[in-house]
Amino acid sequence: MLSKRKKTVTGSLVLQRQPKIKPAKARQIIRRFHVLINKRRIICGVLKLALTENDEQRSASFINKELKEKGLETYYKQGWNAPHPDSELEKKMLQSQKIREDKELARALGYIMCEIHERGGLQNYQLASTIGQDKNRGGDSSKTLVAWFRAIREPGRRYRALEIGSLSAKNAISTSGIFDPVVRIDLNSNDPEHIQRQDFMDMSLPEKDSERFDLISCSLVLNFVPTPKLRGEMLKRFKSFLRREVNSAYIFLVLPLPCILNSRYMDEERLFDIMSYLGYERTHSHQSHKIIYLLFKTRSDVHKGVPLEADFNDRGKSIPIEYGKKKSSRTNLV
Ligand SMILES: C[S@@+](CC[C@H](N)C(=O)[O-])C[C@H]1O[C@@H](n2cnc3c(N)ncnc32)[C@H](O)[C@@H]1O
Repeated sequence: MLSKRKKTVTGSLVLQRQPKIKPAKARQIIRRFHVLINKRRIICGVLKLALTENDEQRSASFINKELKEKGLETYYKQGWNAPHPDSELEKKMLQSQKIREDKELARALGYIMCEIHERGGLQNYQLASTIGQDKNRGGDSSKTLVAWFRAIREPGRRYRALEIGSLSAKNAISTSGIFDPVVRIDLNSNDPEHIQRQDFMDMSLPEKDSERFDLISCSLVLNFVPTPKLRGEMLKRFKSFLRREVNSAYIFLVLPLPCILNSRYMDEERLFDIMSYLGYERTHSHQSHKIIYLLFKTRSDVHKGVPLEADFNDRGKSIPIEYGKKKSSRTNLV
């Protein structure tokens, strides 16, 4: 385990100074975590186990319960209790798509879940993700946002911000003085005092404009969402959280460059088509070596104050917005 954690006498965690992880190690941890959750998704699909994609704790208890009901608990425990790394289980996990026997799948699943929950997989992943934000690594994508926002803000106005996938309460969004409040959420908060543990997809919809936001920051999060359908749902959901009784509300979207440069299913034009269909126009864009930064604002020709469903069903049918699906379906979106 990379992270050093101490407990108080009551058992609650005492946050220690964040351990340093070298960038190469951080990349390795992130890659490994993605392998674990991808293989888990495959195995759960075959075993028909309900996986709550965005809630690790719930996934773990569902898996436990359902494997018990299927009589596979013993095999799951064998995998869980196996030494790490275990060459046989490692191979099984990597080739899980070829395995047919439920018992073997349950063992590989136990091995994966133990690494995620018991052996620091999830915790180290969260720590490793913060490395990209380290100032020595030129990180903190929100610096770009703040530089853009300084030029477009109306003097004296207070902007409410929602930061999805927040890793730090000390990044530029939080310290610029432009945004107040900054509501920070993440699936697995590494700082519960300042960052709420909350899946954006389950967050209650605001009922009044005063509860909505002037800005949603979604930096390096969309690429984390596992399926095209869910990525589309996330983009679509932004609208319910953005203020309607102001001239413009904004979305700051940051993606790894390969998501639009090297993808068979997505390019810049298609992303803009989707955003335009959803009612946004791009105001700013910047590409660095590895990342694209985009700022969108709500289009003034899109009427405000209309319920989400009506916005998207105004052609008499619901049109799925699937970010990352085949480009040939582009005509559906414009
Ligand atoms: C790579 S980290 C990025 C973080 C940071 N915003 C940045 O720009 O460096 C992605 C984060 O998004 C979070 N995340 C992914 N899907 C989410 C969701 N549906 N709701 C809240 N957080 C989510 C993950 O837990 C993870 O911490």
